[in-house]
Amino acid sequence: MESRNSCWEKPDMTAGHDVKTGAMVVLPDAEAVAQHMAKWLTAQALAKKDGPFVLALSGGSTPRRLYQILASAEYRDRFPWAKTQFFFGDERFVPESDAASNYNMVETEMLAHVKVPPGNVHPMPTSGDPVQAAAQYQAELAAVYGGKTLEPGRPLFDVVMLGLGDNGHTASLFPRQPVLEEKKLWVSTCVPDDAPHTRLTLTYPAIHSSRHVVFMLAGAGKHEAFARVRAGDPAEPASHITTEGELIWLMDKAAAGQ
Ligand SMILES: O=C1O[C@H](COP(=O)(O)O)[C@@H](O)[C@H](O)[C@H]1O
Repeated sequence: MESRNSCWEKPDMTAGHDVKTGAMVVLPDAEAVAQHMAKWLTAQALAKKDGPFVLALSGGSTPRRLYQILASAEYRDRFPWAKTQFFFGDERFVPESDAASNYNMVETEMLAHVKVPPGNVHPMPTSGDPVQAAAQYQAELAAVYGGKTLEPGRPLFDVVMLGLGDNGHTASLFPRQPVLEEKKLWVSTCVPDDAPHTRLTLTYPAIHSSRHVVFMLAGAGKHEAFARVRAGDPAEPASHITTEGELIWLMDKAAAGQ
């Protein structure tokens, strides 16, 4: 993030589990979180010199305001849209026109309003067989990565954006699901037992292959799940997120429990 000033503190991530110690940024409210992320993301994208800026977007309600800000007059002409490859961290297996579609939300709030080359936008396929769709998306990622095997030191993503569901899921890595054991595939299916829709999701190894992972949290509704992850609860999928780069928790005071 911008600087390690007073809004930064080292998180108290309990040792002995798989959460890599990251940076924790606590801001007054959800608007400040979205504004901070817009500024930081734009700076990261502009700073990328060698090759495309590869971004995995999150869905759900939390990043909606961020996408509106990036499409606003302040950022529309500053963000390097043509240099950025937009992937999705997860998707509900519904048509793109469905209100539950993460792509639909991002398209409506941001992509429809900016000059992004159509070939730079990579929605997860959501028709036919979900397993084949996951394989198809992995091939699309591999084409941009320039290889079918993830190499340590050569991250797939510049930034992976993540949210945190009230039940502890992140991307579409839901508690108790087989996808949590996936060690090879980059993209897999997940059929949650406590949420609607079959999902496609990036797996732990794909998320790990990143320069930055940023969790964005806002609202008191996130606090219990965050507290469990912070305490290292191994049942929380977000507790096992790692990156070969920098892990950042960006949240408002309510989510932090302050
Ligand atoms: O189902 C999903 O939920 C998470 C969290 O969403 P939020 O609405 O609680 O912010 C989101 O990160 C993910 O992309 C989405 O598919």
